[in-house]
Amino acid sequence: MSLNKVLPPALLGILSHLIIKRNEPRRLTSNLVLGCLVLPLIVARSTNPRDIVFSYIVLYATWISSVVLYRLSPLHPLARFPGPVLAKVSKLWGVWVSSRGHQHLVLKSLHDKHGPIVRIGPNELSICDSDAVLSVLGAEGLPKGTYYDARQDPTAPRNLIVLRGEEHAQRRKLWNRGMSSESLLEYAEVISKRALQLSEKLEAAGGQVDLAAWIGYFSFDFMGDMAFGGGFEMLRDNGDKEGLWEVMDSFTYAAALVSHVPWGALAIQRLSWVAKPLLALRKFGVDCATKRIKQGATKKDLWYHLTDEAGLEKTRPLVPNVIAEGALAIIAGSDTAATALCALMYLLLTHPESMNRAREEVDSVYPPGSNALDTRLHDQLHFLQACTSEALRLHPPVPTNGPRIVPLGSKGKVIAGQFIPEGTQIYVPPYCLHRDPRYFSPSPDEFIPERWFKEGAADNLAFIPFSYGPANCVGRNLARQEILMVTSLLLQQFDIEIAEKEDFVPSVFEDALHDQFVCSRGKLRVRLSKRS
Ligand code: HEM
Repeated sequence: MSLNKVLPPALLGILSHLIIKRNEPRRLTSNLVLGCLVLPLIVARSTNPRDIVFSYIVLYATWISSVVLYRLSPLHPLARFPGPVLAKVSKLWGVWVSSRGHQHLVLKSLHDKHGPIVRIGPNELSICDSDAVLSVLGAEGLPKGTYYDARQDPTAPRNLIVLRGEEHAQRRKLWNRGMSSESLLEYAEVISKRALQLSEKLEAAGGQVDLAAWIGYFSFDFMGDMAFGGGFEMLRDNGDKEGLWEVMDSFTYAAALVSHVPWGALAIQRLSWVAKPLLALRKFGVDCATKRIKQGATKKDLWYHLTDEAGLEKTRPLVPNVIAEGALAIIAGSDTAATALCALMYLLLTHPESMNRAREEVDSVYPPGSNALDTRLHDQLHFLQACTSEALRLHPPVPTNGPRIVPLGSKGKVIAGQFIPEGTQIYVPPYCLHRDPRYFSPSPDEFIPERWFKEGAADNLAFIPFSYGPANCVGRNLARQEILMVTSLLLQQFDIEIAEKEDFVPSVFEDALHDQFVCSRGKLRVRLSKRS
């Protein structure tokens, strides 16, 4: 092949890279990508199919080589940060790691090896340093990264988790109202009803049960009640008869992969295994909302606040927006709380001394026959509160969280003592911070609830199971209330131990915690007997 056949597509390949540089396209339909599909045809200057194919091969080979060499070269603005070569080259590394469900463990081992700042994408860093909590997540921090765009259902209105700036602040006002201490009192009634149903069901199931599954049914039913005034009946049906759990799981798994490659999101969202759960989730939201609207306001649930039924805003929120928020509540509030509850039960069951102490405390605060769901006594559950924090520390239900971005045009920002150039996405992973000996000593990997009694422990900036700053978890107080209520009731009502102790391998429970942004769980088989 002559030079004049190689040179035009090769130059075009390099030019395409120079134009994109660090600005990855957000959509496959971007003009540039379309151009690259058509231009090789033009620069081939031939109608011979072989020449045309050759032109395509040369263009893409030079383009890809140019991208790879640049990303690995000292010229790249993140060149000085260590990290796996494949991660520096392509975001497909992130997709691969997420597909295995162990992103949090991979990041932890990278931080153990390389220190507090690791390059985990061509333009991405993971920063395990409490300084980043303030400067990335805090009030003066950074906006959410492009990762979040791919989590958005393209045909539905945007919900709180993907909104930014003023729009986020406005929507958050409604959520804050729905999570005020006055509202939490109302929700305690709803939690009580479902927690008692859980206890009855566990008693009826008797003997050995998969506690993780039952806790899952409880938390989905409760969030359905909260968001739409009812919807799920998994406890009643002894399982997920409508397959909604599977829908939710497929959705979170697909979203966890797609979020790494927003440019592929639109195409991937059209794949049937991604589109089906999205459609099913949307249909579920619309059905529940329609029912809730017909039913009217019977109680002040989350829907009441999100639709501003009290009429406190100048303009009422639109119903489609509220449906999107309701679906978010189910996704953000059910799996997270279920994982936290399961992790707490698992840690108590595998640490008999702590279990005994927690039970003694519950017995003294809620003696037999008294109401273990009375939230006014939560202040007295010092040890159980410490166990809850310790469970959230060791197994944060959102172990990696989504990245923030140093905005383009901002000229960069100093974070954890390092200059980070604009356009860089930054993760501040809770799982890594929570197990860092600089912040949790001694024995950061051990379950030691007593560490929370040390002076200042509650103010530890490195403890971020609910994230931090203006986009932190709006449901954190509700989650803690839910965890304390359910655990108090279970400990008051049942003797619980691990089933088939001799075959029990603790790592199986921990390995089954898959990081799909929110953690999915495996089984937790226990033997239950009603306390006399
Ligand atoms: C133990 C249970 C929970 C944990 C560990 C947890 C954790 C988190 C985390 C880490 C975030 C930040 C996500 C991000 O930065 O992208 C978040 C956001 C959020 N959580 Fe939770 N969450 C829990 C329970 C709940 C509950 C019960 C609700 C109630 C509906 C809820 C609703 C939300 C919402 C709406 C957001 C978005 C907040 C915003 O962007 O302003 N969460 N949660």
